[in-house]
Parts: sequence; structure tokens; C-alpha cells
Amino acid sequence: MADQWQEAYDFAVQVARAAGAVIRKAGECEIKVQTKSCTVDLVTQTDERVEKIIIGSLKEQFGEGTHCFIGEESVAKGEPCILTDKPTWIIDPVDGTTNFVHGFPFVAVSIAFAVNKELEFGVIYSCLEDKMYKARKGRGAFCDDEPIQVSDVKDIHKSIIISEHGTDRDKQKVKKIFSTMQKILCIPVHGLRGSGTAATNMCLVASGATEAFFEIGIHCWDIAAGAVIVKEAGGVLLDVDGGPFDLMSRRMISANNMVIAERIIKEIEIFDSVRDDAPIQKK
Ligand SMILES: O=P(O)(O)OC(CO)CO
Ligand SMILES: [Mg+2]
Repeated sequence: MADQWQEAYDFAVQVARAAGAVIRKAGECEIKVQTKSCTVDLVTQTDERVEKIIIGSLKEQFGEGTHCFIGEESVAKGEPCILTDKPTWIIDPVDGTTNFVHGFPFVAVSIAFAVNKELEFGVIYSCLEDKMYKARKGRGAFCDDEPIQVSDVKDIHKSIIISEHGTDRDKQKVKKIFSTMQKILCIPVHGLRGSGTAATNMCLVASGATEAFFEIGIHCWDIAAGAVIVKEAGGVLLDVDGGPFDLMSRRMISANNMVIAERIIKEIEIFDSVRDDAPIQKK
């Protein structure tokens, strides 16, 4: 069954490109902003509309019963966020909603596909840059059909590290985020960055522009596609405590290699976040 999911992969690329065009067009008009879990967790009609377009297209193509869907906006409306063995699409229609609202030029459509709880492929369309990143398990990672690879830097002092501040404004958590960033900056590293979208951050690791991206508080839809792309580009994925990567745990480090990952992990001050697949969907 070597090519079992090729049609789905190709279709995902097509759908992501179409979704990106809708986002670009919507960005030219007035954007109506609402909030979700807190005042800085933003959502727009475009997030909801694009998710409906993506899931609608996938259901039309592959049938409603056989495939499952985990989408950021569907979960926000109470749909379950449980990964089963069934073929499952994991979708972030607009990764970087805050960027989109502000016209900050990094916004991505992220579509991943898992079977038997294993990620088969990931597609990330950075729609304002018009860059299509994609990877299929065992087949390498690509940007606009050109193969991409992680950086070969092993010396942390020669690295750029990405992290984000997230949307949780709990003072103790914010303190830990800044303390971690301060410690990493002062290792010292060449620099700290953040594009405002986890999906794009992971593509930056995969394409060698940066050595690592880590975050606590992200969701499965932010990182599922990126996880395949980083891995296929030769990178590594771990929990922020050095344990195995867990898609639903809301914490992750992606890096070009274990040397860089383990050095960063030493500095990360971990804080709690409710798992994506926790029975009570309170995040
Ligand atoms: O913009 P979104 O989809 O809320 O995602 C954020 C993190 O939750 C950026 O990755
Ligand atoms: Mg997101």
C-alpha cells in the first residue's frame, strides 16, 4: 500500500492553496474580530469560514463517515479533540490569527493527516509569502517542490531559536516564559525570533533558517503538519522535558538535531497546560 495516501496528500495541497487564497482576499477587507478563551485569543469570521471550506472539501472528496476531523474552530465550538485510529484530518485554518488581524505578514493554513494515531503527511501553506511546505512520511520535506533540510549547526552559540509568548497572560506562566527566553538568549545564542505562527515557525526549522522552535500552550492543530515537515527535513521532535513528542500534550520542541534540542531543554521552565484530549475541554 505504498501510495495509499497519495491522493489525499495531493488533495490537501490543493485545498490548502485554495484556503490561502480566501485568507489573502479576506485580509484586504475589514476584519471583524471576536475573542475565544480570553481577550487576546482572537478569532475572525475568516477562521470559521476557511475551516468550513477545508472540512467541506475534504468530506466531499473522501466521504463523511470514513474520515474524522479535528479543526481548531470546530473544537472551539465543542467538537471532540480525540485522536483515534481512524484516518483523521487535523486542521488549523488560520494559524497566526493575531498576525492576520494586524496585517503582520505570517499567516499559514495547516493541514495534517494521521492514521492509527500516526502522522502520515503535513501541508503548511504560508499564504502571504505564497510558500507551500509539505511532507509525507518517509518521502522528504519540500518547499514549493524543492527539497528542504534542517540546519547542520550543532554549536548552540551559533543558533537562532524561536519561541512564542502564547495567549495565556497568567503572570506566573509569563514569568517562566520570559525567564526561559532570557536564559536561552544569554547562553548566548545568535538570536531569538518568533513569527507569530507555530506552523510557520516549524517550517523555518525544517528549512534551516533557525535551529529550534519550542512552545508550551500550543495545540495539536498548530503543530501536527509541522511535525511531519520537521521530521522529514531531518529534524527531531521532543517533549519540552526531553521525553517523547506527544501531539496532544500542548508542549513541544522541534529542532535540527538532538544536541541543540537537549541544550535548549535544559533551560525550559515548564508550566502546566490542559491536554488537548483532556475530557473537560477547558483550555
Ligand atoms: O493563530 P492561532 O491558530 O490561534 O495559533 C497560534 C497559537 O495558538 C499561533 O500558532
Ligand atoms: Mg494555530
